[in-house]
Amino acid sequence: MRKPIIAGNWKMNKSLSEAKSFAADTKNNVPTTDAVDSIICVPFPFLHALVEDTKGTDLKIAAQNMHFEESGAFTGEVSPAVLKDLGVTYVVLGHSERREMFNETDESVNKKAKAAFNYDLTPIICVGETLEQREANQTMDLVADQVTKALDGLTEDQVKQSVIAYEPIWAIGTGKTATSEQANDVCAHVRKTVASVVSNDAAEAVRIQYGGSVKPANIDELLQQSDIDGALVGGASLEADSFLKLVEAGK
Ligand SMILES: O=C[C@H](O)COP(=O)(O)O
Repeated sequence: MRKPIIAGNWKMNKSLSEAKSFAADTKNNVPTTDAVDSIICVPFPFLHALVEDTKGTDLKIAAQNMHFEESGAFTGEVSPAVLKDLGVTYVVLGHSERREMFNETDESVNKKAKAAFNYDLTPIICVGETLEQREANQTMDLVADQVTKALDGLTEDQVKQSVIAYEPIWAIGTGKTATSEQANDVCAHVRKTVASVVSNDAAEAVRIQYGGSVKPANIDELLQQSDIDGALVGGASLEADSFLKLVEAGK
């Protein structure tokens, strides 16, 4: 049985005081980590304060990106070593916004996934197709290719610990959710891909999230699907009440 994992991705939103107030309102009200992993993925400048504010609670703090090198001349970047040192536990890799606007590639996502494990960070690896690709019936091939490239060279154990987020780009921030059946079909294909490139055991263990206009009103139906183990949520994770409803649904 895979443990549900609900992650709120704040993207480039909130001030530090808003972030701290969100953490204060939610950290003691999320389900225990025995039942659900409850995570917020926050901008880099908030990581230190929020890790400190949530210590000893079941609310975990994630970064939204990182570099794959440990240190060096990479102006403006943040290393996995720094994330580990800060007490961060998860990192989002290859979000479509980073692929589209910041030159993230399958190759850099793969390097980052390997680096994450070198620093005990759990990667949340994002994959998903554009509307044009869906309409051209390329979704399954594209997603399988993204998954295969992201996981290349990881050990079976590392793949078992990984989280893969399937986010159809056309459903992000648009209010258009994939139907739960459409979402599950692609998540099942992701799992089948993991079985074929790694192993059946890895496919059984890997957790697969759906992302794209998830909200309290539709999360139950999505989580009832056979291959959806959680959600990566943007807009509906920004308010404490809404985030708490989402993590409750994971129970
Ligand atoms: O990382 C989260 C996704 O991009 C989904 O965003 P959304 O829930 O605002 O559609």
